[in-house]
Amino acid sequence: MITTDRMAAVDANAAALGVPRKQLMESSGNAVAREVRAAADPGAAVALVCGRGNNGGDALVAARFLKAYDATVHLLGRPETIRTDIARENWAALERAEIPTETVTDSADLDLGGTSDGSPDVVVDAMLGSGVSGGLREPERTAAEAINASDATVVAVDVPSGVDADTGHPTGGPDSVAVDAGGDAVAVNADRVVTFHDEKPGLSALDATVTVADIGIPAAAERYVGPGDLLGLDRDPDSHKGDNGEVLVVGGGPYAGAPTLSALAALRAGADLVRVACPGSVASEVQGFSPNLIVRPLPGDRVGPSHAERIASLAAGSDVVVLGPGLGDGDGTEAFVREFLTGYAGHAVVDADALGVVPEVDTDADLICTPHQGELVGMGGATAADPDERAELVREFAADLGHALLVKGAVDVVSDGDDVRLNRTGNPGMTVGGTGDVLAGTVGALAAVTDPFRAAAVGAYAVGRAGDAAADANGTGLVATDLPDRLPEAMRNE
Ligand SMILES: NC(=O)C1=CN([C@@H]2O[C@H](COP(=O)(O)OP(=O)(O)OC[C@H]3O[C@@H](n4cnc5c(N)ncnc54)[C@H](O)[C@@H]3O)[C@@H](O)[C@H]2O)[C@H](O)CC1
Ligand SMILES: [K+]
Repeated sequence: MITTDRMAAVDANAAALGVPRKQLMESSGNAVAREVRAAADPGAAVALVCGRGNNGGDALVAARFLKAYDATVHLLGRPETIRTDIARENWAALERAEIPTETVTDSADLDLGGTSDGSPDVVVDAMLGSGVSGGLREPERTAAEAINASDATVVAVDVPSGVDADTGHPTGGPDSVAVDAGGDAVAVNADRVVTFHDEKPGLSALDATVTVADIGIPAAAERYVGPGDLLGLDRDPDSHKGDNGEVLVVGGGPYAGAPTLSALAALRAGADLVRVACPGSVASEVQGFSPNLIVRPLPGDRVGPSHAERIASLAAGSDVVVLGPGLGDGDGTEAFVREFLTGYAGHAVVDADALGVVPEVDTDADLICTPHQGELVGMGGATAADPDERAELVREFAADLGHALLVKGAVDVVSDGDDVRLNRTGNPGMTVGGTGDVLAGTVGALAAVTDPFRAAAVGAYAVGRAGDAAADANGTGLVATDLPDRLPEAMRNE
């Protein structure tokens, strides 16, 4: 089962793996033609009704695979307005090949052709797929009514046009009825749906036979975090200060650099406001690193249980707490972490010396734990040499803990106890001190704007990519301070 958003991510990841969308479209079109063959014998009249996006493009490809049929392509709109290069290229290929095409500029003129009673044997609905938004507009709306009125077997490409693949409801439910002055939502009523790669949540609710076609998306496009996972994290242009994340880093004492690296990474990963709660003994040192940081000094030279209340109140004003960088393993550290987490019910990234407390603490918080393999074992988890076996062990341990895990390694493993994702960005130069602090801060910033699993997966990917860029510049001489400034580039979804 795959949602529309996840499908878009996987599709982009496939392209990054060297399987471009045009190649996938060729497979999709082939699968559509196969579905038509299953619905009608050679010689049957087939009307392919195509929109101007890639859903239409799939049917433009299918037309080339239907030589044994009396097939006609109906393009809704002028060819110059086809929206994607790959669909346009497939349209041009049809024209040059002299495959019958027709452009429909007014859908009232749509003539599906076919037998004497006015219906073809098969209509392929390739008007709109996953790119639909809102209720059907013209010319698709009238065309959908014409398709529904015909006696043909209707084969929908990917999803019946006007149906939300995630819910099975017509697009433009309550929200867009207001926009759509035409009134009730209209959607194609399909007999068969040929959908791609995986089942979609909304299709099982339909009264249609659903076929899932493998279009050649490699399993790695789902298994490994890729540039597609960065999609949809863009800022709302109307957002205000704080809307894009307020992060509280709690750490420092024996170290001043670690909490600073986390905080700077959180800022570069997109957080609006980053506060650092650290012992007064290192507060001015932390502040001295950057005027972008808001430092909240705590009395003394170590974070301890006496600070739990103050930190709880700072945490209440933040979206995410990053707990651990540079805290050290002094006497009071564990007691503080235990006391804080017991009373906390928000989101937190837990790293370094704070990790040991997680398995035994009773908390309502949603945690993302970022251990390396040694720390994982210290927490009671297990590891293995084989990556698949390791991934399953991490998943089981995350399920036991009830928290998300990001287990660092040459290949990082991320799990929320349910899904597992692997990350293979990064390089051996990143074993240098401080990169873990950068990762914790990055994941913290992301956890303010997306779910814990995705925050961990994208954080690992982005920091690894920043590390790869730093290694290009500095080789194995890279240092952790090379990473934060490279995060914005690493988080571009290309
Ligand atoms: N890996 C894959 O997922 C692949 C999918 N393929 C097919 O591509 C479509 C999605 O294509 P896309 O171009 O993103 O969108 P659509 O064709 O669904 O829509 C395009 C276009 O339509 C306009 N539009 C949006 N909403 C409405 C509306 N309510 N009324 C009228 N017009 C509307 C808008 O301008 C959009 O840009 C997917 O379903 C698959 O069929 C490829 O085969 C590659 C692999
Ligand atoms: K469709």
